[in-house]
Amino acid sequence: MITMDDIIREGHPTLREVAKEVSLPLSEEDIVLGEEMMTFLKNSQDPEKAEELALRGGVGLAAPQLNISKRLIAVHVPSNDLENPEPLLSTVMYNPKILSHSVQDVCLGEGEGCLSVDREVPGYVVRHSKITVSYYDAAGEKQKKRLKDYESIVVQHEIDHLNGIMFYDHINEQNPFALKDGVLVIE
Ligand SMILES: OCN(O)CCCc1ccccc1
Ligand code: NI
Repeated sequence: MITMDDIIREGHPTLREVAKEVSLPLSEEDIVLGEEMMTFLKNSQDPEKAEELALRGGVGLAAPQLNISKRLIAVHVPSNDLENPEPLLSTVMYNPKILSHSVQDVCLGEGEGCLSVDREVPGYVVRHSKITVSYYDAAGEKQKKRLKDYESIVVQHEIDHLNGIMFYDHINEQNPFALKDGVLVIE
């Protein structure tokens, strides 16, 4: 079972590598890895489990964060509506690829964090508002999803990890809260 001890932290060279594509058909090893990454996310969002296992809450995880330089990510974005507890997005993505994106950019008003970064790094992380992403699912089926806002931000954060990019690489060093015209701030 994955715990925080398995997550490498900034400074580890693997976080700056470009990860390798996963070979298809998916190996049992890669399928199990995806399942374990999803279980970690669900545990990290469960108050009891998170406390018991000392997990930081996470909505996404990329294999390089486990020192596994492969192009696979897991995302589990919980619902923000008590009426409808279905998660907004919950999937493992193998070889995800952003096919297209909006001209419109967004950022989270509260900035971003990362399970591989044990410090606050304030500032706006400007990303595409909408993306169309293709990927292979755990059944080896090719999928295509159009994502917007928070889900889009999370998937972009994870795909960045596959390319050796950390969220703070996007923050304006001179003025971390500088915003170009038209960038939407999501609170
Ligand atoms: O790479 C996963 N991760 O470090 C956990 C946090 C993910 C995340 C946090 C804020 C905005 C988008 C994504
Ligand atoms: Ni991260």
